[in-house]
Amino acid sequence: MVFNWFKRNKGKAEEESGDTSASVPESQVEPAPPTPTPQQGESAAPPEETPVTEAALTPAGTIASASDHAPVAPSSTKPDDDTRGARSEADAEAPRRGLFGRLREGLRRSREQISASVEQLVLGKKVIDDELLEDLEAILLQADMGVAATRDIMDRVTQRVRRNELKDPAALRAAIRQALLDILQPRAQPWTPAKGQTQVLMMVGINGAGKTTTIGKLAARWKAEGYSILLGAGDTFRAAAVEQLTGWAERVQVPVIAQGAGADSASVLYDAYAAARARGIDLVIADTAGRLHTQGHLMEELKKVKRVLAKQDPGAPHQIWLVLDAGTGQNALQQVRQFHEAVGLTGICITKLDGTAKGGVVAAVAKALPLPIRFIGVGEGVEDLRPFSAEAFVDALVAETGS
Ligand SMILES: Nc1nc2c(ncn2[C@@H]2O[C@H](COP(=O)(O)OP(=O)(O)OP(=O)(O)O)[C@@H](O)[C@H]2O)c(=O)[nH]1
Repeated sequence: MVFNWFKRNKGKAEEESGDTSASVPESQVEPAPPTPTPQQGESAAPPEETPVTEAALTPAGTIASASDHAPVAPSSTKPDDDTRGARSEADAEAPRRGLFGRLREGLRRSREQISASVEQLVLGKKVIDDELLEDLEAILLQADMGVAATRDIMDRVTQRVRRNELKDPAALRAAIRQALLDILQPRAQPWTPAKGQTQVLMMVGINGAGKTTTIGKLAARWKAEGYSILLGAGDTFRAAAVEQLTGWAERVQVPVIAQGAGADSASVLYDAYAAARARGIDLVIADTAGRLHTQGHLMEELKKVKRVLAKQDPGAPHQIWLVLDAGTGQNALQQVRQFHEAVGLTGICITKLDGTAKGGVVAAVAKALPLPIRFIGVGEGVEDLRPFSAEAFVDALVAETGS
């Protein structure tokens, strides 16, 4: 019967059920960020005491410093290597390849993992029997769909087999497609800024997940759609992170509020929000330092940023999105749960789907918690950050490999 694979591969099931010590994901990038000194974390001047001056908000495209702290990145500063996404040649190719083509290309490795295996599985088979279903289950788990999503898909497929709705193995692909769609559709909830309300979107996540890059891409998208945007350089641990964000601000031609590395993140973001409110800017996109979901003191710092922003408006930050690197596989589920518990997420962005065969993790995340999946990243170009569409995603993931 189905789910024998689970019994044989108990370790994997334990991994998802919360035992993170079970294995290390393929491309897990989780170096610990520098630990803040107590001074950095708590004893900086309270944000309220930091005056927000006109100088804090410079004309679009220049780099602002919100205080007397060492200013960073003059406007002539070239973006460092981390901003290579900002100047990716892939951008220029976007119109030629077409948006769906880019999504398909981005998901190529994951599609090959799933579709090629399913094709292989049904080749020459006449009936859908238990053995075939068990092999299908293994394919879904290997594509990093996780235990819950795999179980859900298998239940749906098995029921259809029992009802004689799937006459032959070739019909399996369509059945998987439909089951995946049923899981993902409720999570596809697009979000766009509201004009004239000065909202704050705070981005959180572990180191290197793609927060800063995603912020740059979102700023480009929403600026092009006519929203006024301000970036808040709240990742004050790494000087390079501030430069990376200011590089994006230059490119996208939006203002940025930044202080020197080591400044109090809450203070910088408080200033950014105050400046944006004073100017009637639609949206502040707030960068934060990468941190492991397991580092309690750094999670506390995120809560502090949230508290401090709420002093200006109890509704702020209005959105808190977790950025996940798809390559982290099932570890992403722990990140979702722990960041959500700490700060209350309102959305998820899944990046680097182009660099992994673990695209199935999107389904695993969708089953972990009922949180909206806002955007997915399938490459380094601005056009490669796409609002999450369940239909387009599933079509690109579960397709004939030759098509
Ligand atoms: N291929 C690919 N690369 C991406 C994607 N999104 C981000 N990246 C790259 O991932 C790397 C890390 O991204 P960052 O934006 O610096 O990550 P971060 O979360 O801000 O990192 P910290 O500041 O260390 O917390 C950069 O080289 C990005 O260009 C994506 O969707 N696809």
